[in-house]
Amino acid sequence: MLQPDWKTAKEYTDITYKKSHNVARIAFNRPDVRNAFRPQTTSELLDALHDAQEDTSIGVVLLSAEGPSTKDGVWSFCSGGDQKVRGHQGYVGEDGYHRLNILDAQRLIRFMPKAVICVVPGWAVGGGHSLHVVCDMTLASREHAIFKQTDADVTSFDGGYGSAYLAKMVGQKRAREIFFLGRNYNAQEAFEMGMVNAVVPHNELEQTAFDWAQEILGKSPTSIKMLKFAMNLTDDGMVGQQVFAGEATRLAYMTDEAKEGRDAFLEKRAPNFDKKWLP
Ligand SMILES: CC(C)(COP(=O)(O)OP(=O)(O)OC[C@H]1O[C@@H](n2cnc3c(N)ncnc32)[C@H](O)[C@@H]1OP(=O)(O)O)[C@@H](O)C(=O)NCCC(=O)NCCSC(=O)c1cc(O)c2ccccc2c1O
Repeated sequence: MLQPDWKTAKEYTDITYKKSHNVARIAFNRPDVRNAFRPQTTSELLDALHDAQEDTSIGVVLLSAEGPSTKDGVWSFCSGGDQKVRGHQGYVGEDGYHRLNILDAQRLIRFMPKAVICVVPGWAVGGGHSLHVVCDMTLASREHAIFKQTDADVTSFDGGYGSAYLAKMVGQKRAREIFFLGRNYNAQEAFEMGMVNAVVPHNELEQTAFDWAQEILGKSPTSIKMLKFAMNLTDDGMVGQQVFAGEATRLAYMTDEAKEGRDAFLEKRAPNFDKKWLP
């Protein structure tokens, strides 16, 4: 079994960001507040996600969390927006602006041409729950993972992937129960509902995520990307079509036909397309 040899890719305050063997690991690092995100956290998360997307050596991203809490030993993935910095229009950072830009992070995860695996070592709550929903796959700690939606307790509502996409995953009745009742679900219950891929012993969670990443890395990068975008397409409307079609355009650019079209323009002549109209 290949062991990760994590090397810090960039130093941050609210997250850790490491790479090993073509895998990027981004982890929330505020375990004493159940890894709640404040604008600083979200800004760092966006920066790391951008880097992972741009780095052509990276094929899989693990979204995980450090822990446990130094105060009480409790494990968390993420407890959503930091309520202590919530202003009247959003979460307030040091620049004084009110932001809801965790939604930007959701979109980066969703549209990234690489697999993103959510690694849930403990609480996944509110906006943290929504993050796990939008990831391509979720692995959960058998002993410590707890899934919970508190949006309706704090007058918040993730009206996109966190709820509507969740309903596609677990069914309408279950999704409404998750949001309307805000109960706790353990890893096994979440697995049975269809929102978790595997329930893993806590001390094997990170290695399992790394193993799954290595398995994915053995596959065709083009296939993984096109499959992800194909599965997104029907739920993402015109943007889904745009993302999928963008990659189809890239494949078309790689043909001799496309090179002839470009060259003919640059050489100011009519293109001489090889007229192969495939059946
Ligand atoms: C997560 C919990 C269920 C854990 O309960 P537990 O009893 O184990 O722990 P404590 O409650 O004692 O917490 C320990 C410690 O952490 C602090 N803390 C925990 N969560 C947060 C938080 N979200 N913000 C700030 N601080 C938090 C807590 O205060 C304690 O600190 P001490 O100093 O007292 O030791 C439970 O903690 C819990 O229910 N947490 C709140 C969960 C929540 O409501 N999250 C916000 C949901 S809304 C959201 O996340 C959200 C954000 C967005 O940006 C959106 C944008 C656009 C659309 C929707 C969005 C959205 O829904």
